Formats: sequence, structure tokens, C-alpha cells
Amino acid sequence: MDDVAGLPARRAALRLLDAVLRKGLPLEAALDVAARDLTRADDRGFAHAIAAEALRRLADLDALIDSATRRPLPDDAKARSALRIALVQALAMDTPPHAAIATVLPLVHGGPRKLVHGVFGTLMRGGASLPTPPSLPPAVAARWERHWGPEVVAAAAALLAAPPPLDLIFAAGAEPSDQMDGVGLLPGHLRLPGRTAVAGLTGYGEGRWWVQDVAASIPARLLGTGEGRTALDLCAAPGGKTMQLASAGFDVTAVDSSESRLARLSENLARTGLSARIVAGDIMRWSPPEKVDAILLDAPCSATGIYRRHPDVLHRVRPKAIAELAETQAAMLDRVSGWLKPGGTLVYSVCSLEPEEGEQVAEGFLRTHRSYQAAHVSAGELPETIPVEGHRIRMLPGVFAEAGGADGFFIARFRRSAD
Ligand SMILES: C[S@@+](CC[C@H](N)C(=O)[O-])C[C@H]1O[C@@H](n2cnc3c(N)ncnc32)[C@H](O)[C@@H]1O
Repeated sequence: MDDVAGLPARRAALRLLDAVLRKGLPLEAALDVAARDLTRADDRGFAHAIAAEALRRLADLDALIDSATRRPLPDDAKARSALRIALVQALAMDTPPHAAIATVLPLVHGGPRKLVHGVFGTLMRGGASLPTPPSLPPAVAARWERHWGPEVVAAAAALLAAPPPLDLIFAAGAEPSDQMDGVGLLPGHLRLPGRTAVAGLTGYGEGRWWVQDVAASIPARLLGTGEGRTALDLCAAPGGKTMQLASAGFDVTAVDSSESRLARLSENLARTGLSARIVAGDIMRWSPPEKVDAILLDAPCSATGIYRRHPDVLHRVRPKAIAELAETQAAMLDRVSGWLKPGGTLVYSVCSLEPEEGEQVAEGFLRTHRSYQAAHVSAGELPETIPVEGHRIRMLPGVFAEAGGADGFFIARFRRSAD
């Protein structure tokens, strides 16, 4: 069966869709198992690209499929996912239709092959197309409309239409080279077009910069310059914020519970020549030997703010998971609040578009921790393009829209009272 060229990549894409949609796994976490029989790196990349594009376009692909079947196929039917894979390639990835269907039919061999062939043929003959921008899944659109309004939902969908830009953050003292033709949205930031190859860019080998979305660079900026002060970067890996803090002069201890993600943090520090103490530990059990001047808690979250890079979150994050994560985040904030010196600064951040994980956790923390106050972001600390509300920043789709948008984020800053 694998004699059909390109079939193994499509089989891996089918397994990826199943892992995300039926088992609720993150796309990246499912890749090793789904692509286990792919020996070539580009096949693995292609399988990932097909699955990611199908997840970005899932609502519209399903509407097309439903328009061509007498009775709707079950959500988890293999025939539906095979059609999603064939259609997304033909309609959004420039694969010739005959190749898109020929590489998918063997996946339903011995099953609904005729149905898949028939539905695909009907849609292609009828001139089927996918809308621009793609539609968000109805449950996500309804949730975000309730929280943020229809303009934000429209802006979120618009961001799905184009590949996310490549954002570089420069180490203190390093400047973008003249050969890098990009846009700077914040000091020390440069935005290049999406799909720019990272390894070929000037300064990569010398570690003058690292890849980090402009929104993800805001939390560490709120701690200012370090000048030798001590900082705990909690939930630190793969280390974008650790590098910012080390580069700003903090004496940083980076803590994370994931050994594999910490290995990436170590590689990042080695490449950039920056240094931090690295601790593998669960912050709900570990505690620091002494209190510090600054804490950054970039808590684990639903990651719905990074939906365009990780479109699986649009389909597997449910309200129950959001509520459970909010409990974990509140417990983490409570635990780490004892580790800051009086007068020190605590920044809490999540790459989530859910107020339960952002605004509600931050306000709950202030209500229950009398030794902490809101630390307002003053005029001039950040450019006016950043939506600051007192001690909080809420990055929604729509911020920097003309420049290609930014990840969704929530950031809050607190100060511990001096004794
Ligand atoms: C949002 S990511 C961190 C991104 C990172 N701050 C950066 O800028 O590159 C959340 C991290 O929390 C870590 N994590 C989750 N639960 C943890 C725990 N109980 N203790 C320590 N780290 C934890 C995960 O391994 C993951 O690396």
C-alpha cells in the first residue's frame, strides 16, 4: 500500500488529526507517535503542515463535507478525516486534486473508499473553495464573542488566514543588522515575514537574538533592568523569558518541571552566551533557598492565545480544562508569593485568551494576598500601542493587526509591600 508516493505522510496526518480531535492531545505532543514510520524530516514536516492547516480550516472543511453528504458523517469517522486531508491539500495547499485524492484513498482501503472518492469529486467539480478568512469553530467564536465582542472574533479569524510572522528579540546591546528587512514594534524587537528561514539569518550563529513573539516579550520587560538583582523565572522552559532576564542583567534562576523543555532552555542559553541557574523541579514542591527581588511566573495555561501557531487548541480546549487550569494558576501564584522579598516585583503571565486564566486569577490573587498591591505600568514604560490598564495588559487579536498581529496574552504586575 505504501507504494503510492506521499502516502506515509498522509497516513501520519490522519493519525495527527485523530490524536487531536478524538484523544485531545496537543499536535506537537502527538507528532513523534503519529510520524513514527516517517524516516525523512520533510515528510514529517509535511504531515504536520497538512494536519495544522486542516485544524486551522476545520470548521469550513466540515461545512463543505456536510454540504455534499446526504447524512452527516460522524465527527470521528475516518472518512471525514480522510476528506479533510484531501480537501485541505487541494483547496489550501496547492496540491493538484488528483494527487490529493490518490494519496488519501488508500487510507480508507476496505472501508468507505467509494464515499470519499464521490464526495471529493462532487465538491471539486462544483468549484468548492474555502473562505478567507477561515471560520473559527463555533464554540470558540461564541466564547470569545461573549468575553471580548464580535470585533475581536473577526480579528482572531483574520489572523488565521496568513502564516504568523517571525519575531526576533535581540539581546541587550545587539542591534538588528541592516541586511534584516523588518519592522520593530518594541525596543529590541524585529518582525520578519512568516515562513522566513531562521537558521540563515544574520546573527543566528552568534546568538545575538532569539525567536519570541512580541507579546511573549512583554512580561520580562515589566521587570525592568536587573543590575545584579535576583530573579526567579518560574515555568521557564524553553527559556525566551530567561534569556530576556539574563540579558537585562538579572541573576536568574530558571525553574521548570520538564527535563526535555529544560534541555532546550540550556541549548538556548549556550547559543546566546547568556547564563542562568537551571533547576528541574515542580514549583508546587520545590522552594528557593532564599527570597528574591523579582519573580516571573509564566504559568502553564490553555495556550488559546497561540491558536494560530498551535491550531489544535481551537478544538481540544474545553471550558472544564480552562477552569481546572485557573485553579492551578491560582495555587501557583499563592505558593510563589512567599518567595519574594518585601518591596519586590511579581509578574504573572499566561498565553491565554480566557479571562478565567488571566483577569480573574490576577484579581483573585490581589483579593486574597493583602501584602501585595497592583504595580501600575507607568507612561513611557511601554509604547502606547500596548493596551495597558493599570497593572494589567491584555493582548487580544487585533493588537498590531496591520503588522500581522500578536499572540494573545494576559500579564499582570504586583508589588509586595515593604515590611
Ligand atoms: C507557558 S510554558 C513556559 C514558557 C517559558 N516561560 C518561555 O518563555 O519560554 C509553561 C511551562 O510550565 C512548565 N510547568 C508546568 N507545570 C509546572 C510545575 N508544576 N512546576 C514547574 N514547571 C511547570 C511546563 O513544563 C512549561 O515549560
